[in-house]
Amino acid sequence: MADAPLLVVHQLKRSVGGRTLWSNISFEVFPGEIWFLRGPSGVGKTLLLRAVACLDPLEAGWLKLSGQSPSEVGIPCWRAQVMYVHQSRVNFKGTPQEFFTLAQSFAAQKGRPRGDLAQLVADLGLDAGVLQQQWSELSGGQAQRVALAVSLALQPKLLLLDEPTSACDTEAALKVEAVLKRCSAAVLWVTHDPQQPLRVGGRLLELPEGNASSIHPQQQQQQQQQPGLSEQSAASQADGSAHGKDTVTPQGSSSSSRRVDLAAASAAGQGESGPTA
Ligand SMILES: Nc1ncnc2c1ncn2[C@@H]1O[C@H](COP(=O)(O)OP(=O)(O)OP(=O)(O)O)[C@@H](O)[C@H]1O
Repeated sequence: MADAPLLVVHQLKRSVGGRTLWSNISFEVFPGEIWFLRGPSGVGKTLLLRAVACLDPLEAGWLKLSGQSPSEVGIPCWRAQVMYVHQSRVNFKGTPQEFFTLAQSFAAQKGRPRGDLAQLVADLGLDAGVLQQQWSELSGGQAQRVALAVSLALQPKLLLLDEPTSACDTEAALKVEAVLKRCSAAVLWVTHDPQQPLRVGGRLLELPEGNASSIHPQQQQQQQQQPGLSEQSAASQADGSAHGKDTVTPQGSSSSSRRVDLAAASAAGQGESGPTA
């Protein structure tokens, strides 16, 4: 039996200062999938992550996690399962270890599974000592990876990552990518690096400049009827060579097109390479 979607995003809308940033945003994320969220600076990627994390109220549309709305799940439990990792440094007076201990004490975290924080820190290329340093003393790249390690150790079902490698050097970024590739959570990942989706594999959600209501379900259906087209479009977008509504592939709800290995597709010089998970 095909998996049910983990997250359903239905016709979300967001305006700021009377200007609609995006509307009619609909897509589904299945367990374990990686989605890259791309678009020009200021288009509203962070605000979309915040909406999915239930950090901002929804202007229109609805969300469901494993078939339940935020009010059914309860906002603290939603946020325990749908974890947003900020672009900016964690604002916490204390060490990452203290932060992790505090987070585990929250009622919504009780009884939930835990990952091995020390191992995650090592896998991300950091010394174990960073867990005992003050957040404020960590470098930007260290702070970014430690925040990711803590979030992964809390084992959310969905990770919302806002440019998680923006402060990392190439070596550190590759380590982050490797860890995220094998994590069990689904990931919605904002990136400005056109090569990152090609290296990691996954699906693309492109927010075009202006009003992202140009994401039409009908176009997505047409793309899915032509094997390889949506994947090819995604690969060319990831390469920075195509833009615009014709190449948007946000609604990958059919199981056959769910997980696309963009790296393999690119290497093979063709669109479809089959599922990787
Ligand atoms: N709390 C807020 N109140 C009013 N406007 C906001 C608020 N937060 C963001 N904005 C505006 O909404 C727009 C989208 O912001 P957002 O941070 O989501 O963009 P982004 O696509 O993530 O950009 P970047 O790639 O530069 O991080 C911007 O014009 C920003 O100035």
